[in-house]
Amino acid sequence: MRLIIREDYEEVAHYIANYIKERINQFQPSSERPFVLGLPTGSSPIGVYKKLVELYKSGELSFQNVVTFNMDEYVGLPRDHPESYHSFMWKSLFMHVDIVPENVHILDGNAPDLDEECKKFEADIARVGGIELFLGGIGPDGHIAFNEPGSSLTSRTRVKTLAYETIIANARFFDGDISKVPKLALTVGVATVMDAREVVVIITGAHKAIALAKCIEDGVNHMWTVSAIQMHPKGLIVCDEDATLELHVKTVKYFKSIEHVHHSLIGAENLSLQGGVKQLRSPVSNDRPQTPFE
Ligand SMILES: N[C@@H]1[C@@H](O)[C@H](O)[C@@H](COP(=O)(O)O)O[C@@H]1O
Repeated sequence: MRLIIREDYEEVAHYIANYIKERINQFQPSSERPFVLGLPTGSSPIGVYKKLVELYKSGELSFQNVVTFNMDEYVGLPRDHPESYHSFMWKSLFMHVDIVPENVHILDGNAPDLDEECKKFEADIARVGGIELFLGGIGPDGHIAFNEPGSSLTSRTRVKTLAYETIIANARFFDGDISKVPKLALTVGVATVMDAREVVVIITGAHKAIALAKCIEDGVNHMWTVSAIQMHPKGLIVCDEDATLELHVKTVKYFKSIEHVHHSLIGAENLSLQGGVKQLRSPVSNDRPQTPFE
């Protein structure tokens, strides 16, 4: 697993947006072989989406052959409610880029049979060959998607009761009124996320510092479901300085030094601005492209 530390939220967003752009462009998606991208909601990815829109507008990125799957959706909230994840995704990203609407997959929290809806979602992911890159955010309690503490690390897409802490955290989107926050959601499981060929998690802010420490310094634990990333062959966490507040100084220095050594090995010309990633050839083997810090 790699940890990339950037100064603040803006720089984190910049890094991740460039990273996604590079991944999509390297993949050279086509209609027969689209790039399959998993996406989150919440305040964490807003900066990333803003920059992805800029990259689209400057002609550096197209979503024409990108298929998306969103992590979760509230149950019972009308699709056109301003706080539904459908509304959020269209407002924040989809309506500003050239994505084909049929390529967007967001769970329907008003489906007549919610279990069936979850099964269909998993089947849809399998049908397109799995997710290439799953971008995620976390809650202050370390949940990924709506996989609240205690969720099975082998969980798949399902109906989930929200933790009280999550309801409180999300009340800010519902006039601060806890009673207005839906109490159920449909969510991909931890295993659904970890099945992706690459997992990238955004963690910013001091309020997520404990979760980051639990996620990377302690063991894999269902009480901090994002810690499952430790078992992923290609996991990347991008955080800001504030989120490192609970990490050991040694941990922070360790991950920063890896990035530093890597930069010195490959030379600045191989890195795009702010640590964006280009495919690199391994000095020892030419058989596959390599990315920094793998
Ligand atoms: N289901 C979402 C998560 O996917 C998201 O990561 C989390 C954090 O939100 P924020 O990024 O606003 O802190 O909120 C909700 O619980």
